[in-house]
Amino acid sequence: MKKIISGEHIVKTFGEGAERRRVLDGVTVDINEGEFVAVMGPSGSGKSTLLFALSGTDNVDGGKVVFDGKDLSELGEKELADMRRRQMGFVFQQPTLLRNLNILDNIVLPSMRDNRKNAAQITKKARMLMARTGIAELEKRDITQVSGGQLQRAGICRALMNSPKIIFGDEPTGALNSKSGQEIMDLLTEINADGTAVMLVTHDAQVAARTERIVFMRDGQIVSELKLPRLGGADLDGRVEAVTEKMREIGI
Ligand SMILES: Nc1ncnc2c1ncn2[C@@H]1O[C@H](COP(=O)(O)OP(=O)(O)OP(=O)(O)O)[C@@H](O)[C@H]1O
Repeated sequence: MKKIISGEHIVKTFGEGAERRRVLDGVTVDINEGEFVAVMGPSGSGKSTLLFALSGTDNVDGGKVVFDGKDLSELGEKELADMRRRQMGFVFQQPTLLRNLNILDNIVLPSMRDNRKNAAQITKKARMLMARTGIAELEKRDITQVSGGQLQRAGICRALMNSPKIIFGDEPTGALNSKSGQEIMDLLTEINADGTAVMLVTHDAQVAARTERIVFMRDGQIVSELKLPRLGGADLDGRVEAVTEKMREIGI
């Protein structure tokens, strides 16, 4: 299996003087191409910080992150920004879409900024993704005129515009009701089945149970891992049970 990300002994500190804290305390973790990984752990254990470190959103204070063979600390600001834009997609709890643009314009905006000449192709791709994610009829709607689940689908379309190698999701279902949350997970599972790696931070055992590897954090360190077979449709309940059992075991 080829690694897409390799994090080696990552250290991240916040604060100064007596307040200084190691939020990531020597984390070593790899993500393979096409893998589906969840990160779980108590609040404040460093899950989001790890996601930001692995995606080059934040720099690290020790150790290194290698993405697609490149040490992120050796890239210039522009190179890093290009790599993030071209190869990574981001889905957050609340998609950061602009209020004065409709759904379609929000989805195409980052790609248009990148490459205005291909406007027709970009719009075609956005429409294809919107059809695939079930929001084709909403393209002219303002972002205040759609549901939370539909908004998250739009966020996923935007994240997929550049056909990234990996989608990073920080609690992508956290703001949704359980039905919409499940639909979003169905979508991410499909995207992963097509070969895109997915790394999710989640508190939800139902979400984590759909992935194939769960990394458990505590106090800035990885304390355990759970591997599951790739989800083949059946026995989600058994998987959720395995995740909750593990959470109990390590006291989350
Ligand atoms: N920019 C920052 N400045 C100072 N402290 C920070 C910063 N970002 C995160 N922290 C601190 O680092 C610790 C880990 O934060 P992080 O958001 O990674 O935790 P988490 O496991 O994702 O938590 P949650 O599940 O609550 O989202 C927390 O104590 C947090 O307050």
